[in-house]
Amino acid sequence: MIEIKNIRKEFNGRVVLDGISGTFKPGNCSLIIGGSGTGKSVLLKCIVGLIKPEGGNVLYNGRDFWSGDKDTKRDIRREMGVLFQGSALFDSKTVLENVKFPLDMLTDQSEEEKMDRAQFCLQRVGLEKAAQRMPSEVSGGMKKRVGIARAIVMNPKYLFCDEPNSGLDPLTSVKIDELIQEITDEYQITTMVITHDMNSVLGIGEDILFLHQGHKLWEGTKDNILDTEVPELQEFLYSNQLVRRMKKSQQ
Ligand SMILES: Nc1ncnc2c1ncn2[C@@H]1O[C@H](COP(=O)(O)OP(=O)(O)OP(=O)(O)O)[C@@H](O)[C@H]1O
Repeated sequence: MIEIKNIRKEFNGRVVLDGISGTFKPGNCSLIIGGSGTGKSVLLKCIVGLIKPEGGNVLYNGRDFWSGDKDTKRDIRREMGVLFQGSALFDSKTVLENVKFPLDMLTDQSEEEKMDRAQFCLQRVGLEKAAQRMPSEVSGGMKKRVGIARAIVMNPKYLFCDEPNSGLDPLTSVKIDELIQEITDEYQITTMVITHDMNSVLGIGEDILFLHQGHKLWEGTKDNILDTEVPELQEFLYSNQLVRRMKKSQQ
């Protein structure tokens, strides 16, 4: 479980996160949604330990990341998997080598063990046949799958996905969402996903946190989001034609 309490971040005196709190549970896919520039990426960076907030706590199963010592931070980092925006694969490494990379860097496993684990993860995302291809030789959706395989290769307790659907067609997006949800459930990972994809919101939004100008304005699930009375969230949702139509057909 991840708990964030009162996260506050400012840049040069400008507050970009103002007292954000929330609880994220194992086996759940929690979405952070909101318009551009509302603080989603900064919040994620504060949670994964890339940006230090000015105030607040980030607790991983009760361990406070920011006030923890070097060993605590290292231990927590080892339990994280991250799917970066744009997948962030190494162009000069094969798909398999990309997936194996965290094991090469962070473990002293034998080559055979690392290969077995990397191949297992590639198989889990349905890419075993692409193991020897280069990233430039696979599609955008496949790159995301490689990114997911790499993110889970260390068997993480916590999985962070920054806009996993960006640049994908709607069908591939849904498949990526389903894969993230399946893996979350199968390994009981605490997963957080940043998105502004409405299909994801309505498809996998078991827990949704809506940010607006650095504030958390709403929290709920895909089942009650369309009933929101928060004007900023309504505006965000109903800028999407499909959602407008869904709401109309409900009435
Ligand atoms: N390193 C930084 N220095 C100064 N300001 C920053 C920095 N990083 C982010 N910001 C500012 O913080 C605010 C929130 O940015 P953030 O990247 O979290 O938005 P976002 O919600 O993820 O947007 P998008 O959906 O467009 O990616 C923005 O106004 C941004 O300009």
